[in-house]
Amino acid sequence: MAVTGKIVILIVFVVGIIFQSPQMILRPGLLRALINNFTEGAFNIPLRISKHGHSHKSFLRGDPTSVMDNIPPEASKVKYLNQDEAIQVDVDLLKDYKFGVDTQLMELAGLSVATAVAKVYESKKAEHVLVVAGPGNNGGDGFVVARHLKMFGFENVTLLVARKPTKEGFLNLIYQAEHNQVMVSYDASSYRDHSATLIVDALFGFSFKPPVRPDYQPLMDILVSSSAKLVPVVAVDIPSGWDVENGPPTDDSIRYMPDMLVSLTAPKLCANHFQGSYHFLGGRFVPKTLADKYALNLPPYPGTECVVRLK
Ligand SMILES: NC(=O)C1=CN([C@@H]2O[C@H](COP(=O)(O)OP(=O)(O)OC[C@H]3O[C@@H](n4cnc5c(N)ncnc54)[C@H](OP(=O)(O)O)[C@@H]3O)[C@@H](O)[C@H]2O)[C@@H](O)CC1
Ligand SMILES: [K+]
Repeated sequence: MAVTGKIVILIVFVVGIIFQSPQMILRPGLLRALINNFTEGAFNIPLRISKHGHSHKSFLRGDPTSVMDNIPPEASKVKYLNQDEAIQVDVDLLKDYKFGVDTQLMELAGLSVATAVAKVYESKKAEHVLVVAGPGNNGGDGFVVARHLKMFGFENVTLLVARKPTKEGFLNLIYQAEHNQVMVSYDASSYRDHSATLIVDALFGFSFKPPVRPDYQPLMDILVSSSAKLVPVVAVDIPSGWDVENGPPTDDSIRYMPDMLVSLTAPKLCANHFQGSYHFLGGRFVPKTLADKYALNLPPYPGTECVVRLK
């Protein structure tokens, strides 16, 4: 198979020269991939069609700049945090590393989630995306995700906010989303039968303690029913309703499996139960000394990317 692949590539290369297609031959990524494939014998299928119907046009496995097709070997060694560790890392980042500048961490976290979403669900840019945002910092990440999705070309983004925040930083994030043409709503009941084809779950993060309180059930319903209808749900840090350490609940009214999970800082133990398609790590802001303190074993982020794929 590897030999056949090399022969095919060689023919394409020669034909490219004959027909003088300098753009094709000289594309740096392509050229580098060709060289990699010849030198390392790591030929992979050039065009992968994902289950969402779009193609990942690279075949750069082994190319450190490709997030979609490159899962670094170190990904298997990353530490999964328990709830206390997750909270303590947060405290350290804010206190020892002075990340307390209002919403600075949220901005970086939300940007990384939006980046991963844009890579995987590029084909949904013209469709309706619904971001469900909760009352804590996980919700704050959601405010940022919604804005960056607009920036990345998603045309129809709605931000459904569980509870109007009082803190100025949070209000500013909502304001910024609105002023980037994100539709903002506080009425969960009007999204019971929504038309969104992609959901971002920014309802609860690592401070969630079960059971879900009744006033949040309509928001959980949106996640659970969407997932049941095979509308992909992207979980920010923790799939809402899940126990941070033990994973999915037994109660059907709050249990769902996201299609994609973006762990922030480091995966939490519940990520061991993730059975969706894509697991990313985001938030390239953890100082090395902090990573060492908690033995996080973070995998290298490719190139200048703010996300790395774990699964
Ligand atoms: N490195 C990091 O640390 C980073 C952290 N970041 C992000 O912060 C997230 C953690 O944020 P967080 O600590 O604010 O908690 P989070 O889970 O959003 O929610 C707490 C809220 O939920 C509520 N609530 C709780 N249980 C409930 C229940 N059963 N039913 C109903 N409500 C319930 C609770 O209400 P309360 O109990 O206080 O009344 C409170 O209002 C983390 O997952 C990540 O996304 C990134 O931004 C940057 C890097
Ligand atoms: K979440």
